[in-house]
Amino acid sequence: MSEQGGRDGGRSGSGTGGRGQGGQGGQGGRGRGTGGGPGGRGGRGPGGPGGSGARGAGGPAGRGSGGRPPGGRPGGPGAEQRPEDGRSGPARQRWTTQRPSQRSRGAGPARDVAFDVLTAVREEDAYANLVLPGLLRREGLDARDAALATELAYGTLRGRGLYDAVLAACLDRPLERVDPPVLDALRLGAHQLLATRVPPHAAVSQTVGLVRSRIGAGPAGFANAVLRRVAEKDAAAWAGQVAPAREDDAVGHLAVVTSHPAWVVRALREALVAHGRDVAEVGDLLRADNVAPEVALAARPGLASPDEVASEAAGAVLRTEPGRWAPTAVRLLEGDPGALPAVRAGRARVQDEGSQLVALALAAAPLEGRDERWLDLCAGPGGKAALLAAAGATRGAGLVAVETAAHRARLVEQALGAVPPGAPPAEVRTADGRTVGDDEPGAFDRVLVDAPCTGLGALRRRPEARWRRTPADLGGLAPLQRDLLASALAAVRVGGVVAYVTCSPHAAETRAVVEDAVRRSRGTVELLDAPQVLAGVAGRDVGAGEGPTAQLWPHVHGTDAMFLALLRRTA
Ligand SMILES: C[S@@+](CC[C@H](N)C(=O)[O-])C[C@H]1O[C@@H](n2cnc3c(N)ncnc32)[C@H](O)[C@@H]1O
Repeated sequence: MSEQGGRDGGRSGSGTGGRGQGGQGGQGGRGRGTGGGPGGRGGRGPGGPGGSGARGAGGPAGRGSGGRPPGGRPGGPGAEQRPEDGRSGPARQRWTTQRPSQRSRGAGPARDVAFDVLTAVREEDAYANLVLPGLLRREGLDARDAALATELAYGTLRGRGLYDAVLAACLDRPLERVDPPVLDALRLGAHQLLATRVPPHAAVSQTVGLVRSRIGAGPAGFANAVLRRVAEKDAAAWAGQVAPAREDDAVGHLAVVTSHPAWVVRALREALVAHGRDVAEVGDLLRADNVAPEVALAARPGLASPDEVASEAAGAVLRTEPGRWAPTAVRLLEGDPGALPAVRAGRARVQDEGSQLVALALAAAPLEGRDERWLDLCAGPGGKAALLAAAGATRGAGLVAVETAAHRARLVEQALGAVPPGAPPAEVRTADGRTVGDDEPGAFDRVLVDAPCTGLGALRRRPEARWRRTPADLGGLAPLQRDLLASALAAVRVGGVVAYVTCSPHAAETRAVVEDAVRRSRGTVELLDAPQVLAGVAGRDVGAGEGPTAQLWPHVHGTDAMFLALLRRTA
C-alpha cells in the first residue's frame, strides 16, 4: 500500500497498525446487512401530528416549496412530506444486496458509495481511505463520480463536528436519538449544503432519495424536513450561530468552526508552542486538516528520476509540478497515479513530501566509516522503507525492514519488490522492533524509527481519525515509542545515526521521547541539527524550526506534520 494511499488517501502507519485492513475486507458493507423486513417504527417526532422532527420546520415541506431567507439560496427539495422520527428501528432494512449500479438511481452512485463509506467507518471502524478505493473500483464509477464520491465521503467525515452542531440546532431532539444511518445521511446532506457547490435543491432531493432507497420512506420525510432547515443558512452563518463566541471560548469556537474535537485543538496549540511557533497559527493549521492533500510521487533513486516520472505523466496527459522540498518528489496535480507505468512497476510511489524528506534526511545525515547496513524498525506499510532501500542500494547499503504486524509486513515486501539492478537484497522481518537492539547490538549504520503515534499531523489524510483518537492516546503510546527508540539506539553502531520520526507534532510523542532518550543515554547519544540536514536534502532552508529537532507543518509546508530528530550514538 502506498503511504498516501491514493488521491486523497492516508498515511496508514500510525497507531494501531492497520486496524483498517478489516474494513477493507468489508468493502463498504454491502451484503452485511441486517436484512429484516420493511417498516421500522414510523413514529412521529415529538412535534406532534404532522411534525417533522425538525425544529421549527413548520412550513410546507412538499416538493419544491422550500425557500430560503433573504439572501439565502433557494430551497425546493424534491421529496415528499412525511413526518418521521428518523429512527429506523431494528427490523428496518438498512442494506440492500444490490450494488449501487443495480439500484435505483435516486441518489446517484457517488452518494451511494459515499454513504457506504460512512457506514463502514461507523460500523466496522474501517478507514475511509482503505474502503473507498475498493468500492470505487468495484462499482465502476467513472472519474467524475469517483471524484464526487471521494469528496462527499471525506468531506462529510472531516466536517462532522460542524455538521453535527448545525443538525443539533435543526432537530427537536438530541442527535443521539437519531438512528445512526439516518444521521450519516443527514451529515452527508449537510456537507453538500454547507461545503460544496451542489445546488441546494439537488443536495436535499438526492440525499432524501438516498434515505428513501437505503433506509425507508419515513426517514426520508424526516431527512427532507431537517435538511431544508439546514439549507436556510450558509456555513458561515451557521457557524456564527452554533459555535461559542471566540472571545468567550477560543478552543470551543475553533473546535466547531474547523470541525475538530476540542482536545485536538488544544493538543495542536500545545504542539505549535512546543515547536516555537505562534499559537495564533492554530486556525490555519486546523483548516489545513480540512483540505485534501496534494498527491506527491516519490521517484525511487536508481529506479526512476523525477523527470522520468513527470514525462510519463505528461504522456498520460496528467499535469505535474516539481516537488517543493524533496529532490525525489513530483507533485501530481490531477489524475490517477495508478495510470503511470512507473507507479505500477514500483519505480515511483505515492508518498507525502514530508515523509520523503525525513527518510532522505536519514540517508543524508553525516556518517564516518562503514555505511552498509540500514534498518527500518517500524516499516509497515513500507513507504519510507521503499525510498530508503532504493537510496541505500545506490550506495551499496542493504536494508532490513522490521514490522510487527504480519499483514503490514507483507505490504512492506510488496513495496520493496522493485529493486535497482545489482542492489543488495532488502530483508523484511515480521518481528517486534523492541527486541532488535538486544538481539543485534551495534549491527546497523543508519536506523529509522517511524514510530506508531496518534497521527495528529496527518489528519487531512485520515478523515475519520480526529473522531477516533482520544486524549489518552497521546500518552498511551509513549512507552512503546520510548522502547522502540531505545532499541534503535542499541541496534546502531557507535558513530551511526538514528532518525526518530512521527506524523504527530505533539511534544509528548516527539521532543519528550527524544529528550528522554538523550538523558537516559548518559552522554552516549548526541542530537544532530536536523533542520540543517533537511536543508542539505532540499537544497534550501526548509523552515522546520531552530533545531536540533525539525518539525514540518501542513499549513506551512503543505506536507504532513512530520517530526524528525537525528541522534548519533557517540559511545
Ligand atoms: C508510523 S507506522 C510506519 C510507517 C512506515 N514507516 C511507512 O513509511 O510506510 C508505524 C508502524 O509500526 C508498526 N509497529 C508498531 N509496534 C511495533 C513494534 N513493536 N515493532 C515493529 N513495528 C511496530 C505498526 O504496525 C506500523 O506499521
